[in-house]
Amino acid sequence: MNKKTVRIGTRGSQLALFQAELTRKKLLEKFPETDVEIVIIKTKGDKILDVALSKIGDKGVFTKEIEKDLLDGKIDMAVHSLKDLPTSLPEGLKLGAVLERGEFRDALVCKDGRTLDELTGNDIIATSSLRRKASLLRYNKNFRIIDIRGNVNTRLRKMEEGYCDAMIMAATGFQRLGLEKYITEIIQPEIIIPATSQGIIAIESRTGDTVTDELLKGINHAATWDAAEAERGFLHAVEGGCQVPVGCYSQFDGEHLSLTGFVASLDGTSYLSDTETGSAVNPAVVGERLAQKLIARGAAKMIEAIRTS
Ligand SMILES: NCc1[nH]cc(CCC(=O)O)c1CC(=O)O
Repeated sequence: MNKKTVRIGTRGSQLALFQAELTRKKLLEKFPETDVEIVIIKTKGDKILDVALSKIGDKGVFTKEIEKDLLDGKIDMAVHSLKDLPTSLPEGLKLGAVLERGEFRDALVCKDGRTLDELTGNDIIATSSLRRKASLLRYNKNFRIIDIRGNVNTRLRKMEEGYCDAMIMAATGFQRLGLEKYITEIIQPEIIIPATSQGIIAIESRTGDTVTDELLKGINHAATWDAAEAERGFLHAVEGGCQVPVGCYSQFDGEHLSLTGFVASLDGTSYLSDTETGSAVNPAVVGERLAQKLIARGAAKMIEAIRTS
């Protein structure tokens, strides 16, 4: 009997490859009879390295080319960081599974080991994320914040060369690459609320591909799936992408789900945050209710003001 070959599409960055390898390992543990191949695909986000993501301006800069190959049947599934995956997927594709969530919070990486409360207006902090920028300015309006792009190693090199004094990154990115020794501090959500779905590895698949569905059912992590539903429900309802400072994180205590999210102006001077709790039976509804709460308090107007500025 021929072994079935499953092809996983991924970007070629070190982090993306780690995530694809982890998915491959999970598949092989559950389905030792399959052959799992990793196919590297270049995306627009990998080609344009000198522009902040918020300025490239379209959703899915890290996903579009991979999704095309998935739709064309060149690959069977695509592995992404869920936070890079827009809440509306192209016709014919769906979120097939998620792996167990890693660390969801952001981390401060400071070249001389200082923590966030030890940094001052004389320090340059690098991040290209509008969410991190607005949250940092809310914390200390004197911070000097500059854009940075490139993979984790490129960014570390830039910092060592004097481009900045510190930077904010997803903690999980450092941990997955074995670089946690560079993390100075895990930043609490009271200071920076993480990106929707941060720390979650997602596997996208074709609707109607029942063979792949069977495989993905075997590796999906149920509690992480609920968190993703709640957080993406929120993001979808506030219609925020990476052009708006927005974020949220969920916590479960058995049957209850608590979701905290925010929307802010670019300079962090307007900042709306709230928490919604509800039954974990329908997580997306809790996300939508949190969005409605913030919209009632003026979030939609805030987003509109950013879009038209
Ligand atoms: N926007 C880029 C991106 N997409 C996913 C991660 C980290 C991994 C994750 O959050 O799952 C990162 C880097 C970062 O934000 O520091």
